[in-house]
Amino acid sequence: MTRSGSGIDGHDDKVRLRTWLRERREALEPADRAAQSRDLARQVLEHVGSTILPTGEGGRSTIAAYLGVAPEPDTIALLTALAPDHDIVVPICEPRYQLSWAAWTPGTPLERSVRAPVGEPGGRRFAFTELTGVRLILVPALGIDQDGQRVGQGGGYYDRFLADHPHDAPNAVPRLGIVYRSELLPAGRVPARPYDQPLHGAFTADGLRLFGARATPV
Ligand SMILES: Nc1nc2c(c(=O)[nH]1)N(C=O)[C@@H](CNc1ccc(C(=O)N[C@@H](CCC(=O)O)C(=O)O)cc1)CN2
Ligand SMILES: Nc1ncnc2c1ncn2[C@@H]1O[C@H](COP(=O)(O)OP(=O)(O)OP(=O)(O)O)[C@@H](O)[C@H]1O
Repeated sequence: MTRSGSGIDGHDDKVRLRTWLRERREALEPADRAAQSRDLARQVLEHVGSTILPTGEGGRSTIAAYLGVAPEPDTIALLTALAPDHDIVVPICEPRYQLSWAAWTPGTPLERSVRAPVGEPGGRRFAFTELTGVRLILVPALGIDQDGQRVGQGGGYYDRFLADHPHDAPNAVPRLGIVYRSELLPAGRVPARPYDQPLHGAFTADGLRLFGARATPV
């Protein structure tokens, strides 16, 4: 069956799109990935310092981030720059595609997750609801369309996590994706299911693009 949209919910289209995005990401020159990672870090730092988390507002904030693994954009320099002023937590893959969170500071020893090819701190794990002062969620993605719909690595970890924390809830924490320039896709490109929660925006090396109602400043 090759018909576009086959499967009950565009699943096959999403699988094809994921394969295509992975191939394109792997085809990016390492020097290009490094340069975009540097510019991405600068963009995130600029926005965190100004619109997202203005300094002096309500004490120390927590950022739910992630540790990029090549060929993902490298986030280590970014997290290192954020760490002095913010508490950083990163995801841990738990059974049934659930995420928990662990504190990260520069030099925190990492172990390879038993469930995914990513590094995780070995320390205490927290449910998201146990964290205090979370002001920003940085979300990994292979591609993000202008409706805010994302394609991830396929486990559904972030899908489930975001579905538990709806984007339009009062006080919803901004969830902003991080992608290479070519991975910001036209509206409608990512098949969405009813429970898929759109991102509020996406960072590329060129800046922050906000979607939908968040197209006005966060
Ligand atoms: N850096 C980072 N951390 C993250 C995510 C992510 O996308 N990036 N996740 C986002 O959800 C969760 C981990 N989920 C992941 C699931 C699959 C693969 C992956 O690359 N799978 C490949 C290869 C599997 C293997 O060989 O072990 C595959 O499925 O082909 C990566 C992350 C939590 N932590
Ligand atoms: N909210 C949810 N509740 C239950 N199952 C879900 C939910 N979200 C996604 N899934 C299931 O998880 C699997 C992977 O989903 P999908 O292909 O959208 O992953 P992804 O967004 O690319 O991955 P990730 O979120 O890990 O980066 C699919 O089988 C999907 O049906």
